[in-house]
Amino acid sequence: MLRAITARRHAGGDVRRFQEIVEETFAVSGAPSLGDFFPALRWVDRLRGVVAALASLQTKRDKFVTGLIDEHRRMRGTGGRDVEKKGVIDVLMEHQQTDPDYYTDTVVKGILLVLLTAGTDTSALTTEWAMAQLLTHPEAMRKARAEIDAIVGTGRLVEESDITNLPYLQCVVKETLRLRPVGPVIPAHEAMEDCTVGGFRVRRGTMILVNAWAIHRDANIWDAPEEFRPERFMDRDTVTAPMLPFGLGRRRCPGEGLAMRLVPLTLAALLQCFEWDVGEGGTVDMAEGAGLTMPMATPLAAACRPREFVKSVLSAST
Ligand code: HEM
Repeated sequence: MLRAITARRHAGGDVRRFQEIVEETFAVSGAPSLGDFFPALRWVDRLRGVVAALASLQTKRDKFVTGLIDEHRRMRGTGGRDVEKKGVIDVLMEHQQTDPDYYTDTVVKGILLVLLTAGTDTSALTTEWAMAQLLTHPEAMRKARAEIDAIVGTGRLVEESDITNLPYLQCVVKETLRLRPVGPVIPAHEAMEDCTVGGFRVRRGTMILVNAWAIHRDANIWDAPEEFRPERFMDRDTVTAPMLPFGLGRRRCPGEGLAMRLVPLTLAALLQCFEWDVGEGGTVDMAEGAGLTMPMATPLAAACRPREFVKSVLSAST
């Protein structure tokens, strides 16, 4: 994501700082806040340090994106940029020149922060869950790799343009999103008017929380809902059941298209290049952890070994 935003590679300090900020964002903003449910108790949140933690986090986030914008301006000023390669920041800065009243630095920083926060942890956790599902379902792992080997081969590395030709791999990602939606409860929405949902009267202004996790495992809708069966998505016409790992409606995730390229591509590269096994313990703990996004309770640990062809492909490309 950082590279998509700035159109350059980042290493070391930048990446570590950014990772820390994302982790802190989910820890702090995922912490229960009494004031959200009982506004009269907002003072309790202040006493518990929730408000101070959010303020300190915001200072760090602001400093980080201000640094990205300053660096961008500095490199542009010194001609140190490849003008052919555009990142999100370039596009936003162009907008700033044509419409400076709207695209102020504050708006640009807000857009960058929401992309960085909403786009990274979600995609990384989905990839981790997909690997865990494959490690615990070796037949599915074998099929996904066989598909990559048949379509891409071993003479080059898998590319983004290959993803549309890898239907089974896409089904693996969809089935992972069904069983392990990293936003198990869709962020709160508010009813704009009085309405009736499933026989329940919902008053205007009511906070609505949708449990996507439960809908994805509803035995009235899904055949064998607890089983990991990527094949269920192979025949698109038969899948009429509701899936909402990206939410629904006007506030649906705007990054879905990007995520559905990023996650399968990362997964494809991991499968194409390495042999995997679960390592010494021999088991994968599939328990779900708590948080604003749903992590594995025990982070995935697996052993990998490069496949024979990888060395020659990498040395040919350098
Ligand atoms: C597997 C990866 C992802 C999953 C599962 C996911 C899931 C979600 C969900 C459930 C929502 C809430 C939708 C709602 O309120 O109805 C959301 C919102 C959002 N997502 Fe994603 N997302 C993913 C990747 C991304 C990426 C890659 C980006 C951007 C680069 C992104 C940007 C956003 C933004 C900006 C929002 C807020 C939209 C709004 O409130 O209007 N997401 N996402």
